[in-house]
Parts: sequence; structure tokens; C-alpha cells
Amino acid sequence: MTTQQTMNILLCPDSFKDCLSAQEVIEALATGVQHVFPEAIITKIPLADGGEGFVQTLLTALGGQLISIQVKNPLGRLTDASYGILGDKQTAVIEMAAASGIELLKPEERNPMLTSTFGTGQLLLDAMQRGCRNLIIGIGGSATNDGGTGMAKALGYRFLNIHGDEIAEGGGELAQLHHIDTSKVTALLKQTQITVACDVTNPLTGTHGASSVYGPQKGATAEMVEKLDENLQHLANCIEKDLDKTILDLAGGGAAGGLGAGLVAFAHAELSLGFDIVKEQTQLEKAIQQADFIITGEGKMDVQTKQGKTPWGVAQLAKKHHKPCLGIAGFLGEGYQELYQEGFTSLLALPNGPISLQESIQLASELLADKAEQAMRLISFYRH
Ligand SMILES: O=C(O)[C@H](O)CO
Repeated sequence: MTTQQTMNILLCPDSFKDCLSAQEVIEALATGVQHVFPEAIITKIPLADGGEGFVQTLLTALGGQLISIQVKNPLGRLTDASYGILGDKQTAVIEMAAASGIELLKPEERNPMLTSTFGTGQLLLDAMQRGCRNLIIGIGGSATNDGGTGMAKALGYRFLNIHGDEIAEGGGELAQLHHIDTSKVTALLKQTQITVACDVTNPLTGTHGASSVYGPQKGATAEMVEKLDENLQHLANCIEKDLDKTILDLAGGGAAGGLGAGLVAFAHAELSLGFDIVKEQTQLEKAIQQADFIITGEGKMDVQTKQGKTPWGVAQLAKKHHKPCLGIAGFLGEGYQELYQEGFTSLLALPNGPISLQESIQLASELLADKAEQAMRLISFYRH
């Protein structure tokens, strides 16, 4: 550790979904740190996996211009959505959650049998039409479970039933799929390289697949989860038959309700872990090497955090460089103790007492500052 005056604290959380952006989390944590170490050097790196905040994270790191267009939201209503075009005018950074994210729907509207990624396809198409031939798309935080078929439809694919009619959008309709028609697919797709930043590494189907693991948080009942999983399996079979692509075993294929697999099948995309892309672009590893203490976090942390979520990636780097790493979450869920082996020195949940979820969302900034202060107090004791 350096001298007391130059104590270097790295704040690098993801956003707290439905609550605070990564930047807001950082500002709250910084308040708590400064109460104890007013002279500390605080390095602030807002992070994202592929989900909400991805575009802002990359634009903050690389610079560029925000483009806003109207697209269809997951239920087909028009909404404004933004994406970024970097300085080279060739590279677009897109966040599927901007068009097809869960936060675009009220809790009572969430139903992955009906929701569609069509709006995400509109963002991709717009970027290609503006001349971008290199697309980086962050996926996660979705309201959808349609295997990316809505996205593909916006690019010209047609999903036909046994009578040759187009099926309706949504994960619940995929059972009707009989043939995938590619005759009207935009020619721009062949000229474009698409890299996908997945927020998780789950496969498309099965017990660790998109529907089983993330369906319930999008409003799926147990019955729906079963149906959605069968439908994605059926989609994979149709893709194998009509497009000659195998997508069942792809790590990240199950991200964003199977959009990961869909982007590979329909857009010749390459899947990466979102954290790896963000890590490179923000030079996170260098900041970790220079830090005396690291604070990361996310709205919820549990055993699933190990599936490639941002705080896990931070903790892995902290472990590599033997740095202390605190994880702060709004809620610590089942199996969070397993995260201690992954590089977390300590984990804290926000609530100080038996308060409701609503209250902890309202008080999140204060509670984050308080938790950061508590951690700093402990460090300060050992530094004297
Ligand atoms: O959108 C989702 O399904 C989750 O964030 C996992 O990708």
C-alpha cells in the first residue's frame, strides 16, 4: 500500500438494475471513501457486461457520438433507443437492452412468450445503413426469450409455419416454425463484422439454458419455462436444417434469451464475454494493478455471478494481482459464499436492517456510501 495521502481506491461497479447506473453507484461509493480518506486518489471506471450501460461504458472509454432512433420495444410499441458510433465512423456500439431490455416494460407486462428482439435488429440495420461495418453489440438484461428471431426478422429473415405464413413474434410462437426463409435478408449483413459481448456464458437450452435460468426474471412461470426451452430447442433444429449451423453448445448462446445463439446463426457473429471486451477497452487491468483497494458490485450477487458477470471478472483480476476486492450488492443471493474463492475478499449487502426492497432501492445511494465508509474505516484502523 502506498502512503496514506496517495491511497489509491478503484471504484469499478456495474449498474444496480432498476436502481442506479454504474456512474451513480461510483459517486455514492466515492462519498463513503472520502469520509475516511479525503486525500485518496479515486479511480472511477463504470463497468458493464453486455447489458444495460454497455454503450455508455464504451463511449466513456473511447469517445464517439450517440445516435437516437425510434424502434419497437419488446412488445412492439415505439420507443426511442440510442447506440454509439465511434470516431472511426465504421464501428457502432449497440446495447440490445436499449431496444429489447427488461427495464422497458412494467413488471406486470413482462412475458417472454410474447416479447421480441425486433427493435435490436432495427438498431443493427440502422448502424449498417449509416455505413458501419464493424458492430459490437452488448447483450443481456433482456425482456426476451425468442432466440434472436425478432432481431433476424428486422434484418429480412422470414420465419414461416407449415402453411408458408409468417409466424408471430415472441418465444411462445417458435413451436409453429417450419422453415426459415433467407431470400430477403439485407445484403449489408455479409459486409459487416459483428462481435457480441455476452453478459453470461449459459448455453441456449437445458437446465443451464436461457429459459430455465433467466426466464423467471422475465415473468415466465414454470410452465412457460418448459415451453420456452422446448421452443428454443426446436428453433435450433430448424436452424441446423435450414441454415446448416449448430448453435446448441455455444458458450453465451443463451445470453439475452438466446439472442447470442441467434446472432451467430443469423448474423455470422462471434460471441465473446462482455466483460473481456469492456476490460480491454477501459484498461481495467492496469487500473487494478495500480489500486490499493478495489470496490465493485452489482444489484444482485449470487452463485450466478460466476457465469461471467462484471464483479466476478473484477474479482478474478484482483486475485491475479493479489489485491483486496470488496463486492457490494443490493442483495446477496443463494450461494454467494462461493464467490470468496473467486477473488472477493469480502462481500456486503446494502440493507442495514429489515427494510423492504423498495426502501433499499430508495436509499441505495446512502447505503452504498455507508458500506464504502465501513470498509474504509476497517482499512484505516490497520493503516495506523
Ligand atoms: O438477458 C438475459 O437473459 C440475462 O441478462 C442473461 O443474458
